[in-house]
Amino acid sequence: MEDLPGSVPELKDERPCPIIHNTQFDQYEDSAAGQTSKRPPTSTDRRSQRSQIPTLEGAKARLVQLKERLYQREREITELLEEERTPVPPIALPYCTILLPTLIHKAHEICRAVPETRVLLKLIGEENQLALAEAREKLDHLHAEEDKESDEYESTLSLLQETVREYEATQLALRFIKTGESPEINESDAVTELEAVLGRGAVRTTEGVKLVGQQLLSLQDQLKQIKEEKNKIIENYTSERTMRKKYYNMVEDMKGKIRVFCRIRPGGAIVVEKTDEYSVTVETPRGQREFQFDKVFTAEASQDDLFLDASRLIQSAMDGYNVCIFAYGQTGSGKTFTMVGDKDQKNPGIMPRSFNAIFDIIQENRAKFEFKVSAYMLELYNDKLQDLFVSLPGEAHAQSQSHGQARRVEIKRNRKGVVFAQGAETKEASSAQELYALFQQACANRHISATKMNVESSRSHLLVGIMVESKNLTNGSVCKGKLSLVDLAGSERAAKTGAKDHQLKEANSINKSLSALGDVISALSAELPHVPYRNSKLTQVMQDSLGGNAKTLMIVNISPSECNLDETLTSLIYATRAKNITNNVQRNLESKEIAQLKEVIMKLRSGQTVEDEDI
Ligand SMILES: Nc1ncnc2c1ncn2[C@@H]1O[C@H](COP(=O)(O)OP(=O)(O)OP(=O)(O)O)[C@@H](O)[C@H]1O
Repeated sequence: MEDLPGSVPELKDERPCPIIHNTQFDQYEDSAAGQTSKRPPTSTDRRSQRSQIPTLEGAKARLVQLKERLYQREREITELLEEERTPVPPIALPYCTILLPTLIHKAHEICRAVPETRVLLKLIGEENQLALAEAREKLDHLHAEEDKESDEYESTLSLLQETVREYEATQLALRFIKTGESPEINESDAVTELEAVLGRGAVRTTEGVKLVGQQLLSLQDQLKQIKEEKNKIIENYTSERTMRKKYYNMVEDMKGKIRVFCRIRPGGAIVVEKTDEYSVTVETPRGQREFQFDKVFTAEASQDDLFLDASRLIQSAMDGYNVCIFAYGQTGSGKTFTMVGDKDQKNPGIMPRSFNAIFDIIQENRAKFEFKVSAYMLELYNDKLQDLFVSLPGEAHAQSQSHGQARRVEIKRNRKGVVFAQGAETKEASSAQELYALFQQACANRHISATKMNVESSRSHLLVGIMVESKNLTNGSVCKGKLSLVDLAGSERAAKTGAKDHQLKEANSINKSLSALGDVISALSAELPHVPYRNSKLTQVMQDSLGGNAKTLMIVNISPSECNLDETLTSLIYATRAKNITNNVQRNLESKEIAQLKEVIMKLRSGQTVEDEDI
C-alpha cells in the first residue's frame, strides 16, 4: 500500500512486542471495555499475573488482534480525512432569508406611513364621533316624536274609545227602553258602562232606564237642533252679503233701473277679477277699482249660465213689454259671442236662444193664445240704416245705399213711444227654425271684416227687432210686445285695430255712434232734462230701450287683459252709469196708461167684455 500523507504506514515488522507492553494493552482493553480498575494491584494480583504469563502463540494472536485494531483505526482515520477533503455542498438558503429584505423594506414603508395614518385615523375617529352624536340626536328626536305621536295617538284613541263607549251605552239604553227591561246581572259590564256615562244608579231599574233613555233621546234631538241652527247661522252669515246685494238689485229693478251684467272674456295677463256675484275688481296703475253690477260672469261662465239670467226678459216681451238686450264693449271683447254665439253655433248666444224661448212659450200657451211673430233685422253701417233682409252682393251693398237704390229705412216711434223701422221689411216666422233662417239670411248680409284685434270684427251695429202679438182666445184681447236684440260694433282705437281707408271711416262712424250712446247714458244717469237721442241713428233706434218704456238688459263685455285696461275701464264706467238709468217701467205703473190697464184687468176679472181701444 502506497504511503499517503497522513496515513498510518502498514506494519510489516511481525516481531512480538515486549511483555511489558502486554500489560499496557490489557489495561487499554479494560479501559476500552469501560471496566478499568483504578485500585493499585495487590499481592494476589501480582501472583495471578505471574501465573498467567502469555505464551508466544498467545502473544502472536494478540498481536494479530492488535494489528487488526490498528488497521481498523487507520481506516477510520482515513475515512475521516477523506470526508474532510470532500467539498461541502451549498446549503439552500431558507425562503425567509429572501423575504427578509422585502419585509424590512415594507416595514420601513409602514413605519413611514404610520404618523400619516394616525392623523387619518384620528380624523376618521372624530368624524365618526360627530356622525354618532348626530345620529344619537336624531334618534332621540325620533324617540321624542314617536312619544309625542304616540301620546297624540293615545289621546285620540282614548277619545274615540270614549265616543264609541258612549254610543254603545246609548245603544244599550235604547235597547232597554225598546224592550222595557232592566239590565240583567250578566250584563253588569254594560250597566257599568251606562252608569259611567249617565251617572251612578241611573240604570238600576226599568223606570230608571226608561227615564235615562228619554233624556238621551231628547238630548239627541236638542243636539241635532243646535247643529242645524248652527249650520243655518253659518249659511245665513255667508250668504247675507250676497242676499243684500241681490235684494238691492231687485228693488232697483222694480224701480225700472236698467239691469247691467258684466261678462269677462277669457284671456291672458289678467287685470280683471270677479270678487263676488255682483262685483268686479280692476287692477289699475293707480290701485284697485271696484265696479258693481246686477251680475258678473267670468270667463268660465257658459252661454247657458248667461241666458238663464236673461231669459225671464223674453217672458216679459211675450207679456207685452218692450224689452231690449244689448251687448256693449270694445272690439273683440265678446259681444258677438254673447249675442250671436260662435261661428259654428256650438255655443249659441242670446239671439238664437231667444228665438227658441219665444216659440217654447208659444207652445206652452197655444191653447189659450194665438201668437204672431214677426221680425225686422237691420244694421247700422257708416251711420246708415240698412235692411238686412234685402240682400245685395258685396260692395254693391254699400254702394247701393249711397245711390239710394234700396228702400230708405227710417226710425219712427208709434204713439206709445215704441220705435219701429219705417221702410224695412218685416217678416213673419212660425217657428224658431224659421226665425233662425231669417236671422242667418240677415247675418249673411252683414259687414264684417278682419281688424288687428278681431279676425271677424263686426263693422256695424246689428239690430234685431222681434214683435210678438198674442191674442187671448177667451176674450179676444190682443197684447203686443217687442224684443230688441242689439249686437253693437266694438268701440276701438283706430291705431290699435290697424284700420285704414274705408275701415278707418267705419271705425270713426262706429266710435261716433258709440260716443253718442255714451252721451245719452250719461244724460239719463245724471237725470238731465235734455237727453241727446237725436245725435246718432243708434241712439234714435235705442231710444225706447234707454230711458223709454222698456225693460233693458245691458251686457258689458270686457277683456281681462292688461293691454286693454284703458278700454275696459271706459266700458265699465259707462256700464256703471247705465246701471243708474231708470226706465219708465215703474213710473208708468203710476201713469194713466197703467191705470187704464188696471181697469181692463178689473173688467176681465168681473167677466165684462173688453174692447180693443180699452187696451
Ligand atoms: N266668453 C267667451 N268664451 C269663449 N270665446 C269667446 C268668449 N268671448 C269671446 N270669445 C271669442 O273671442 C273672439 C272675439 O269675440 P267677438 O267676435 O264676440 O268680439 P266682439 O266684441 O263682437 O268684437 P267686434 O266688436 O270686433 O265685433 C271670438 O273668436 C270669440 O269666439
